[in-house]
Amino acid sequence: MSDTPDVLKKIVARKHQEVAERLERFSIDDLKQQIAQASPVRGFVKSIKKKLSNGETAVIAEVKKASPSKGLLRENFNPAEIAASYEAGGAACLSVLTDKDFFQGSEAYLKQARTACKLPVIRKDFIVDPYQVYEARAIGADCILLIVAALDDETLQGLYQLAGELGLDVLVEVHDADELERALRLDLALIGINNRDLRTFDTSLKTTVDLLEHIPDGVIVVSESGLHKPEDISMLKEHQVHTFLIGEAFMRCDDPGEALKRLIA
Ligand SMILES: O=P(O)(O)OC[C@@H](O)[C@@H](O)c1c[nH]c2ccccc12
Repeated sequence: MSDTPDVLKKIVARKHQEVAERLERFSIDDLKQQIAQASPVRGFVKSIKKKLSNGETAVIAEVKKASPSKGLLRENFNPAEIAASYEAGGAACLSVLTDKDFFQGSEAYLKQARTACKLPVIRKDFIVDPYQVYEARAIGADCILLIVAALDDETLQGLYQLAGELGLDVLVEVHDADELERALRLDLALIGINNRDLRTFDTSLKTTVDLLEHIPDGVIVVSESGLHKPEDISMLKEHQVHTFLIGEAFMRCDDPGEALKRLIA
């Protein structure tokens, strides 16, 4: 936590503020009432496992309008259309950015994307407080992201447990060996290795390769960020990684689902 990148510190501070604002308008009890009416979760991990057991590549395809490092990624941004295109292109799951201030995302985009297809969806945001876990389930997310670099051990564990109680799957994200060690104290199904260094915003696929040897069998590895070319995918497959989280490369194409098909062909 002490060497948390500055951007992440800034985002986390903003998230605590956002939660405080939201709590004033909508309580956790209100969220629980919404959850009682929410549609059943679609198994996120289950969908990935199904692809893998068929010997296929499992892609978590991201719906992302903009990013702090690259700015606007796409002019014609229609989450429902993009979701349908990803489903037709063979995605295992969707990832939808709901953070507004840094990624121009929204909860509405998640709802629109999920309604337009049958795929399970991860809420891509910076979750630092139980409120956001309830909120994720209430808006229809099937999985949440927990970023180890943004959380102390106790908070990480608490949020992980709450997600499980609400029926949500969790993608726990790490970027180095220390974070990985902390993540592995949880009984994980999925681990995300973010190839992007948040200090420089550079991506290196070596990040995934270097951490692989420390990951026990049975934990599904998701390589995240900076995947653009078929060679990126085939290199990681040689290392037995078959699950990928990809955003920018698809967002920059007119037909994101076709781009997905081409990348994993
Ligand atoms: O657009 P890319 O380089 O394909 O990356 C997708 C995804 O990995 C990236 O958006 C991401 C990974 N971890 C995050 C945490 C928060 C916000 C975004 C992210």
